[in-house]
Amino acid sequence: MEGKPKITVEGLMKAFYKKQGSVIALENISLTVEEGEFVCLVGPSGCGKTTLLRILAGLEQPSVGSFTIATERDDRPLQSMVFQERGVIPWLTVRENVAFGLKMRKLPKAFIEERTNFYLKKTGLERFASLYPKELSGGMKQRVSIARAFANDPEILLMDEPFGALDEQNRFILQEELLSIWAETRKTVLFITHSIDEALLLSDRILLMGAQPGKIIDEIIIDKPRPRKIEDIRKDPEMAAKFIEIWHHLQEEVLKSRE
Ligand SMILES: Nc1ncnc2c1ncn2[C@@H]1O[C@H](COP(=O)(O)OP(=O)(O)OP(=O)(O)O)[C@@H](O)[C@H]1O
Repeated sequence: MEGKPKITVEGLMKAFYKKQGSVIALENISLTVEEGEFVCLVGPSGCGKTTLLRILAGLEQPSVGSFTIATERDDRPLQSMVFQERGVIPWLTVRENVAFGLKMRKLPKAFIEERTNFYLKKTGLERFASLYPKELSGGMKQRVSIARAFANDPEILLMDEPFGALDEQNRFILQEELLSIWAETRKTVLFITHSIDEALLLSDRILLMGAQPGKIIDEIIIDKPRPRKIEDIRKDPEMAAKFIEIWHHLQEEVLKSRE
């Protein structure tokens, strides 16, 4: 590794205790994400991806182990999270949603307006700024979540299948939009996806997780130059080979988890 470590996870284990017994969701996870790196987590359903993200977001406590997020500035939030759904506040307009985090931090009005306008424009939401979430399509709602997350200017971004509920065309469009915003900000991103294509398009590095209890069992470096387009990924023989490699891994892990 060459860059500065931004997220460092050491020996993380997470157990959930239920009436029927305990579930080990994560087992001895250690990883580093470098400053400005885009890392995707790919693994079979139930392998603990969301649990790992929730721990990094401070929403869940690890049972064993620790993590650090290197901070650059004290006035920044540590992390912003983007979910598949429920990411927007229904009673706020698009503009108010994007400005929400900045307002909570009581930043100067002019600054909030400038940042909000900037990200409304970047995500193509300017025309819809005064609408409420119920008036938006699924793709537009996800744009609002992404605009809000970037406007917050957090140390790191945690994304949990943000495009999981979208149709394929919308997915491709939003993936490329996300890459374009990311290229300008170079935020450190940890992104969960079930889509191998999505991971190949977005990542600098893909971490493959094994079936329950979740652990990281391999990493795949994607050193294709940026900016990337889905067409480039689809027609590149090297990417096709990586697709198959990841697919075989997932197949194996899903079979294991069913045994
Ligand atoms: N709050 C909780 N209480 C009890 N068990 C939980 C809790 N959250 C997660 N688990 C269990 O931990 C394991 C990992 O769940 P998690 O949601 O992190 O997996 P995942 O890889 O994100 O799954 P998916 O890809 O299906 O979203 C599962 O067995 C799940 O049932």
